[in-house]
Amino acid sequence: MKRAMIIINPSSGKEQAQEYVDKIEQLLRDEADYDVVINETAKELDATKYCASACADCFDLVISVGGDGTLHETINGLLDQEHRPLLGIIPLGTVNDFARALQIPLNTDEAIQTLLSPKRRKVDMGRLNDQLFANVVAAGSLAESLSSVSSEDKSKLGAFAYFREGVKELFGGSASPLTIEYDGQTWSGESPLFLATLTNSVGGFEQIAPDAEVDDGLLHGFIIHNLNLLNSLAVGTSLLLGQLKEHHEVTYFTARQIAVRSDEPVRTNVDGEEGPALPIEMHILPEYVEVIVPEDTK
Ligand SMILES: Nc1ncnc2c1ncn2[C@@H]1O[C@H](COP(=O)(O)OP(=O)(O)OP(=O)(O)O)[C@@H](O)[C@H]1O
Repeated sequence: MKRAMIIINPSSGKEQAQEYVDKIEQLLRDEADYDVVINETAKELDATKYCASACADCFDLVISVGGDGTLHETINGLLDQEHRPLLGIIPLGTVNDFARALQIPLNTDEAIQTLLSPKRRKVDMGRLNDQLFANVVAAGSLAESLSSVSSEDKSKLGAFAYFREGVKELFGGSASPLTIEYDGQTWSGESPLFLATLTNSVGGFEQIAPDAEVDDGLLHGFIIHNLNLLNSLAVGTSLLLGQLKEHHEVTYFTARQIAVRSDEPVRTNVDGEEGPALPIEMHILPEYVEVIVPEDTK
């Protein structure tokens, strides 16, 4: 019999996670013939531990039920594993960038039905130092402010909370000296924010990197230059309209490998959670994880 592990963060989103687990279990048992194990997370890194155990025990399917934080921790259980189970995603967070990028419905009941889809997509992961990321790495003072958005604010305001924090920081105008090396090229200068994204959706805005495909084998880099107030507004608009890479205060590139360092202490944000301080190195792991996607996606 096939075996599935549900990894659920009971505190995710609007705290409705538990009520969906019975539905998922029933669906997988009755309509897909799975033996189902349920693991609730209680603290940081539990999802990584559970997913790693599913790999070691050769489970067929792992389902992450929670926000981007839970998904990030779940995929990290796949790192360096010989057997990597199929991944199912039930987005219960406020932003859900990875689900957006894969066109997994944000409506929970619809997302649950998607688990029966026969369609799979092999998607890229990024490796940053000793961890995986599914979506985005941000470095710079703006990245630090994104990490400081409270859970309360996220639940109340969703993606807008991130944007508000970001704009607040840009208006403050603080920038850090960054050196960014990508596939043999180097950029050096002052920047409030560097983004390396795998997917089109960042912070709930699906148009930040419209060219980024989950399986294009590339990291998409955006270096935001020093900004004054007017530029900030223009970048904000570009960000909403999907023209960020064309903005004259933005350097855009694609690469397989990126290293970022600074002479000053600069923190990062990885998949929406606080990440390591610079220096960092990242590279792409093409088609690293196979994910269940809706049948009607391309
Ligand atoms: N039982 C728990 N109670 C509180 N926090 C938990 C629990 N289990 C896991 N966590 C932590 O909660 C963090 C945030 O989870 P997650 O991102 O899934 O939810 P969210 O904050 O509602 O979603 P989003 O990040 O999209 O707003 C995870 O990084 C994880 O370490």
